[in-house]
Amino acid sequence: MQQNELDKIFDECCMKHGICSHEVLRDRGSDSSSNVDRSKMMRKASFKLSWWCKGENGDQHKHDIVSFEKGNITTAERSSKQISLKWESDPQTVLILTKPNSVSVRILCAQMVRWLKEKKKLNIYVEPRVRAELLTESSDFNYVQTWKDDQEILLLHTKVDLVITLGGDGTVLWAASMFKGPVPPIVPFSLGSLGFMTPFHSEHFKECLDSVLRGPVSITLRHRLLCRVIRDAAKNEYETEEPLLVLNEVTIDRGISSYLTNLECYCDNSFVTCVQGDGLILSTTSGSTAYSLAAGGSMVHPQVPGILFTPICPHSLSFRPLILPEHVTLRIVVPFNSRSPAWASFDGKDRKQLAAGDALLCSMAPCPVPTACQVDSTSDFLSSIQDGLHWNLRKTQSFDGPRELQDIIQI
Ligand SMILES: NC(=O)c1ccc[n+]([C@@H]2O[C@H](COP(=O)([O-])OP(=O)(O)OC[C@H]3O[C@@H](n4cnc5c(N)ncnc54)[C@H](O)[C@@H]3O)[C@@H](O)[C@H]2O)c1
Ligand SMILES: Nc1ncnc2c1ncn2[C@@H]1O[C@H](COP(=O)(O)OP(=O)(O)OP(=O)(O)O)[C@@H](O)[C@H]1O
Repeated sequence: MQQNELDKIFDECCMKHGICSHEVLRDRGSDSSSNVDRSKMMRKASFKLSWWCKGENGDQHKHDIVSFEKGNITTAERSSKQISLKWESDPQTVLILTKPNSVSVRILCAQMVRWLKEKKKLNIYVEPRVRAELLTESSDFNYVQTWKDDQEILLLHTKVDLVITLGGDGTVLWAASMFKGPVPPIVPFSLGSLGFMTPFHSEHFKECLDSVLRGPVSITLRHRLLCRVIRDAAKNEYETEEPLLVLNEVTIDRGISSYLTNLECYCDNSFVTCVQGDGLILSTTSGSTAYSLAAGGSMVHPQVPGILFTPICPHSLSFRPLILPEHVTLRIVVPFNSRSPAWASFDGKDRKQLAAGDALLCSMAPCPVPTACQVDSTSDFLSSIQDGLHWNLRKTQSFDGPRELQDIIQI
């Protein structure tokens, strides 16, 4: 396709309704690990996201704005709507990410790769470890592509139309962490013990993938938090380390110290509180069913845009968890008079020490993680808390006593 044709598609589509993805790249790089003809143009599939709700024309994207027309304040109806992804061109390239050290995942991965290549004619990327495992099984897997270094990982989002995860929630977190910017749609298959973010069953992978590749598919847009550590915050506000993105939460805790944490918390420029206890969890709504839940935070539908502020074992009787709006920036400071440093960890990994004077800034990240739904965002969320946590499971009360006279007359 010529560049001017592509520009035309972009102008006609992307600038109008919905959120579109149109990207084309010419990749002439030589890759010794693949026998695919790399001189041919690799074209990223385009898709369109729109809001829909039952009984409505789903093609229209309604902007999430508050209207102040003629002195009346109204809000666009958006909370009842589900996001739907429609492919505008066929997906061509999938990335399969797998939990390590699992025989069942390894077997399933080989079956899936074969099926996607032979029946769906797709280009397939896997991690270098997985490619090596597949080649040990059979040299037929030579067509499977991979990358050599971190620089190539940074470009994956320009090549991959769809990411498939085989594992538990940890594998979805792993997949999200590979994309520092835009994230392709993720289809998470459940091969773990809990699986809050993994609604697809691996036994039916062919039917599931058939349906996702055909589209339309319901999507949960999972918000992420952007976290920046500022060293010696009072001295140099702008000298920050590489920012980190989290899909579940950032935790600031006392680490191995036996002292209480002493964390000064600010929301934009307002002082919130001082956390004296084991620590603090700043969680996304997707993470609300993970560590934050264990620390007494509320469970929140993943599509609700907000930041959960959940203390861990606060040494106070009145410290209840909060949920703050999406637009705020939180600033957690270890004061100079703190008895010990604090430790920040990001989705349970990448532990960093925060010395007295250091701060952590946290705000909503611009690029969410789109995960495909089995049914829709709400049904999947409710199924996960019911099946995963047995939420509010209780034997139903029975009644076998004498009825009131009125009930008997009505019958
Ligand atoms: N006390 C706790 O509950 C506790 C303590 C530490 C870490 N964690 C959680 O573990 C996460 C890291 O997960 P991992 O798989 O890499 O480590 P892991 O292998 O230690 O598993 C942690 C457990 O948390 C579950 N989990 C992860 N994300 C979830 C989510 N969004 N909703 C519901 N459950 C979820 C996983 O299914 C798994 O059962 C952290 O982000 C943190 O939320 C929880
Ligand atoms: N592709 C990967 N490469 C390296 N580590 C990974 C990868 N995928 C997952 N992990 C790590 O492996 C661990 C286990 O993964 P995961 O949570 O998906 O499986 P699980 O523990 O069996 O599931 P569950 O937690 O639901 O029982 C996690 O700590 C995760 O970060």
